[in-house]
Amino acid sequence: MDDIDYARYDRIRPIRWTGDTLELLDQRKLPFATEYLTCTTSDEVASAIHALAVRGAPAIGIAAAWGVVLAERAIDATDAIDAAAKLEPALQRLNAARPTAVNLAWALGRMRAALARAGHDWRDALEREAAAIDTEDLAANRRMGALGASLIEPGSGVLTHCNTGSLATAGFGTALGVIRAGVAQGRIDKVFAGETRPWLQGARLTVWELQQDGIDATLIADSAASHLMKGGKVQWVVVGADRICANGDTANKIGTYQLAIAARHHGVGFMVVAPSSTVDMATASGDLIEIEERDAAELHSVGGSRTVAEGIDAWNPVFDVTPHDLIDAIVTERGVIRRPDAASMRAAFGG
Ligand SMILES: CSC[C@H]1O[C@H](OP(=O)(O)O)[C@H](O)[C@@H]1O
Repeated sequence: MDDIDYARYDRIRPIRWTGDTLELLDQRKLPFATEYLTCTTSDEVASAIHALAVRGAPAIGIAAAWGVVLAERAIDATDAIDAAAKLEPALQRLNAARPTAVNLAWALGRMRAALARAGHDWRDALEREAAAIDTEDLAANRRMGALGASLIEPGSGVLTHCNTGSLATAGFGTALGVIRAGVAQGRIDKVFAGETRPWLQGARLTVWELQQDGIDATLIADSAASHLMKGGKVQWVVVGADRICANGDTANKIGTYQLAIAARHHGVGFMVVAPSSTVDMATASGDLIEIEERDAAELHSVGGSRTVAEGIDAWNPVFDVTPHDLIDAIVTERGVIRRPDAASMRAAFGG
């Protein structure tokens, strides 16, 4: 597919299945501490997803799938039908961990379907399905990296938002996979990353991930993005997604929408990169997506130090929706959709 040495990007593994437990790299501690949480129950996985110890749309789907395997280990059941009934409460608690990324519900749906197809080997069938979800995501990311990079002219500067790398997926990343491939192919000369307040996925995770690759990235304040684009240093904004609707409207980390507005104003390309597990053809448009709102306390402090006077209210939606008409390309492992709309999404994904 391309001449990229993928092994160099596989050092960061946020999700490790040991055969009996699930080890999650605690992303709340990065970049200054590399600590793994060891989950032995599905509820521990649900808590880790809710707390953003593991985060990133594909990664939370993968973690939830392994969480179902942990739940399977904890039950006795006479057959797959009995198991499905006994496991359902655990799957619903996993699904409730975060509302916006469709990958969570998608992965749990795959686990339910695997159980419905299974025979006497239903325990093995669940473990095989979780492993397949994991390995398919890595393959998808490598494919998307090549597809997205091919859209970027040599000598380009790119700006990315949040973290969409190995920490957010099974490896290599989505938008960050495009950036890795684009740098490797000499198409991208300059990478900028927004700090991505309030959780600082860009400042704490993305620039650290790229540093591990030996890729120089320049950190900018989120509020500097339009000024950067005005200066002509960026030809593409490349971002991930948490849910892509049937008309191409896309939910992603808060701040993405204003990047799309600024990109269109300044003639900068806007690329969304996400596996097909992020596409939700059952949701017609972005106004129907549930946007996760998190604790106001995440805005009152930075790095554990309070920065806001007591008694100040804060509104903390952690995703927003970019309308499809501000998106120049949606890249999935199935291909590139230019200027997405309901018709082109239907042609690519059916429904
Ligand atoms: C490939 S990760 C997709 C998506 O997930 C991130 O959100 P969070 O860090 O809150 O899990 C961000 O929106 C990424 O673009």
